[in-house]
Amino acid sequence: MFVLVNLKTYPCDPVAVAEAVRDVNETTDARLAVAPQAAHLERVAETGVETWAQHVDPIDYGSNTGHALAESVAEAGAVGTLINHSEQRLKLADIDGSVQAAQRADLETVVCANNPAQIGAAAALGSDAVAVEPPELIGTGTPVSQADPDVVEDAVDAAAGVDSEVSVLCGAGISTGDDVVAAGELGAEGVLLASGVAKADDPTAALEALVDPL
Ligand SMILES: O=C[C@H](O)COP(=O)(O)O
Repeated sequence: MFVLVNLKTYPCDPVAVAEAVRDVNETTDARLAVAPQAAHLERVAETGVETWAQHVDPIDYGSNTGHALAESVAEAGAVGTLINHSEQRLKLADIDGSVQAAQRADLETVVCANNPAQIGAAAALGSDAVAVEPPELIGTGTPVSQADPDVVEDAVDAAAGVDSEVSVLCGAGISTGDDVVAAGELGAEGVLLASGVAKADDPTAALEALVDPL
């Protein structure tokens, strides 16, 4: 299972969480990575943890003030990027452009989507993976695998119907090892989570509990 920890803009210590992710990654067969804010990418990557960006824009070098250039994200140490997170939504054409920008910079891609219908569209854009996240469950602590398991199974079917090479992650409310196991049983190859680790008093303990049953 791929466990991608998104730090969003939570007021956690990104380096401390990155070190926790790095260390717990050494103890498990699961693949763990962390997605800090853009301003923290370099410091996080220096810990040796697998580092992802939270977003890249559909742009190339040039006149693009305030945008996230895929090449700069990669130079800062990111090896992958989220695209179209529910909190950073893009138009379809811009999702496509961001996927192409990420691929130009050799970044792995996870395109997020709200529901299985959008997952089908996202899977058609050539990303490495897609992540289904019902927005209403984000940050609730109620896992999508429990509250709406059909969403995960339907997303897996939708992605497979378009491109069997695209793996499917699920996210929203995932905070325990049981949640990760349930996601896997529904066909997801990974989970995207945030508050369960970024807001935990002890991120290492939270991560250990997440991967313990895997
Ligand atoms: O990127 C992560 C997702 O939005 C899930 O967030 P959450 O784990 O706080 O529900």
